[in-house]
Amino acid sequence: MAGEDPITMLTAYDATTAELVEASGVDVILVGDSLGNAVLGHDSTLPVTMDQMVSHTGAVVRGTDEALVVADLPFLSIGADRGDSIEHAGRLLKEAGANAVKIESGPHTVELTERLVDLGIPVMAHLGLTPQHINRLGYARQGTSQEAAEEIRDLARAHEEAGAFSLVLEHVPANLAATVTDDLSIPTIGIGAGPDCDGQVLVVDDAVGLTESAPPFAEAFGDVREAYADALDDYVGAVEDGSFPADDHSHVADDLDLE
Ligand SMILES: Nc1nc(=O)c2c([nH]1)NC[C@@H]1CN(c3ccc(C(=O)N[C@@H](CCC(=O)O)C(=O)O)cc3)CN21
Ligand SMILES: CC(C)C(=O)C(=O)O
Ligand SMILES: [Mg+2]
Repeated sequence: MAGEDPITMLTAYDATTAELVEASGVDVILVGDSLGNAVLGHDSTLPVTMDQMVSHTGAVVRGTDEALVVADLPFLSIGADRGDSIEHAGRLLKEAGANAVKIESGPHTVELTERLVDLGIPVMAHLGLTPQHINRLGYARQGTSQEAAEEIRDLARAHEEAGAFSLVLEHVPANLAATVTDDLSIPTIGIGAGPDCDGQVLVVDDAVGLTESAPPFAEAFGDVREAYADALDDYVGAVEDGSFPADDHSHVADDLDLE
């Protein structure tokens, strides 16, 4: 967006991280279903449940004062049944306190997006690589053929029309993301989608250098994994060599008769 600061978005899954992310001035905090990989030890996002999303979203909301918190609707929480889809989206706002939901979008989510927006649930759409379709798409780049690129442009317009307030574009060519950004009046937020989106998002563990093996489009802006490992080594070393706990960490009650 020419002349305006890009929107910054990062994920968070717990209150402490959310507090740090908010303090950094990030505009939007996403409780991503990447929770499955980043926190819960799964190798895809598919096992993540509604209850887990509600629990972690609540933690993030409690860790923030006024950040805009968006929560992912996890695999199979939407689509199968209209009533259930609405109830699940509603839980993220009513029980967990999220401000909006994000939905991995496709032809099947246009009507649902419209319905949720009508009911008062703000929806962020998500096109390109949609990791809940890992069994169909893998984690490969999307929108690389003429036909696939046109489908993404059409779906982006359809979701704007349906009332989505923003659109995540994941792992698509930079020129396609730039075109979609031009096509739309709602802001696009890219991840692996080049520099011309209105904003950028990363998984926080990737951004701080905590993830062991991050996607090719991510950048580590620190080495938290090394700092973390060093601190743990120092703790173990200090207990083993007797330097921890020191007098400062201990207290003695002189009046006790311990004979
Ligand atoms: N830590 C983390 N960061 C993420 O960005 C992220 C997750 N977890 N979990 C959910 C999805 C998975 N993501 C990924 C993961 C791997 C690739 C990747 O390695 N892509 C390769 C080839 C993969 C293939 O063809 O199957 C590529 O070159 O595109 C891309 C996106 C993005 N999301
Ligand atoms: C990477 C973002 C867009 C996401 O959907 C997630 O973290 O789950
Ligand atoms: Mg997600």
